[in-house]
Amino acid sequence: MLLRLEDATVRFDGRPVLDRVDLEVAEHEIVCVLGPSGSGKSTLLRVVAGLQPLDGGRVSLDGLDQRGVPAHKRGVGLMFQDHQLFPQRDVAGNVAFGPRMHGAAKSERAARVEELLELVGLHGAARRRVGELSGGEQQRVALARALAPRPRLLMLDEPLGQLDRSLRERLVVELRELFGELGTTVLAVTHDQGEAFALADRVVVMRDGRIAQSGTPLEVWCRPVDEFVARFLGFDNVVEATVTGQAADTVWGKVPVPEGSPQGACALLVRPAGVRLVGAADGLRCTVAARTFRGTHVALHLQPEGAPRLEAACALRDAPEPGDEVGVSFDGDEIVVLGAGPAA
Ligand SMILES: Nc1ncnc2c1ncn2[C@@H]1O[C@H](COP(=O)(O)OP(=O)(O)OP(=O)(O)O)[C@@H](O)[C@H]1O
Repeated sequence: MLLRLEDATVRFDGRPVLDRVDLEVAEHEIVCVLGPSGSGKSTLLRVVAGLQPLDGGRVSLDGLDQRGVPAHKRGVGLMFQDHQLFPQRDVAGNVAFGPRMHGAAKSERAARVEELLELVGLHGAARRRVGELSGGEQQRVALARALAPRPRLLMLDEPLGQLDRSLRERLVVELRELFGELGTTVLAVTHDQGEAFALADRVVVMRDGRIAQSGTPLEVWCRPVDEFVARFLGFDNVVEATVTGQAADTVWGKVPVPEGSPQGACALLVRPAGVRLVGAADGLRCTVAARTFRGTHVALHLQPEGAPRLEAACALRDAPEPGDEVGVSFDGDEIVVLGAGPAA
């Protein structure tokens, strides 16, 4: 295991900001830590980087306890949200910073800079001033600079935070490819779930200094463990339910649940894709309250009588108009019985 946190704890004014966190990152793995503001993501990175001492527990790299090892001796690279490039230096001067600090010879540095600029798609930009570059180009320079000393672990803090959406979506694909080719081990934190799910082999969702869930993007997306994770991922159709056999009683009526679901009182997630429109006379009767275009589908907000709203995902062509009366039935494959953890 390249990185291991055991029982890692940090307190500020007595309050745990990292609360007995256990986390492992294998070599070549890309792990993205997600969570709301203040959940402890940056503190986690700072602890691994050696910029924040632990109040309890330990951090090991390659099996070696890092207690007392200063940041610059840990062999980890850090890239922050705001790039922190040196504005007075050109691109090459920025990228060569790490290798120079490590005592690399001038010719070696020049070769490394060229290689890295090629890698991040900035071939020929060595002499440009960083202040003249676009946000996306600066991002690439920051990445090249972080990769230059060949860190065994690369840590990214909100790596694409300030870029616009389309650039972010493109860069995230490029980054994943690049890390795959280089075999880079990555620990990234972001509050943007789209970014995390696109980049990661594994996502870790944090809540109040603890790990709420860890798993592959598919696992976490398909089976959020509790209401907090489900809501954090943007699912709003969460209700209290009582499961008996393969059905749950809810404010929306009886809802089918997957075979083998835990029985009794729980929170239930109904994915928007599991809310099926049927004739107004069949199923749960709802009024279409709002309709939002989402590119691949239309999100419908449905208002049943005397119960909370439901979100449904509907094919573009079939979407009813606001004010229409529709009936709703539920698809058990899109329903998840959540753990009984308290809601956010
Ligand atoms: N040096 C410090 N002194 C006191 N409190 C701190 C310090 N650094 C962080 N905190 C507090 O610790 C908590 C976690 O902060 P952290 O920056 O790790 O969260 P985060 O998940 O990265 O948040 P964001 O997404 O907003 O960056 C916050 O409540 C923050 O105010």
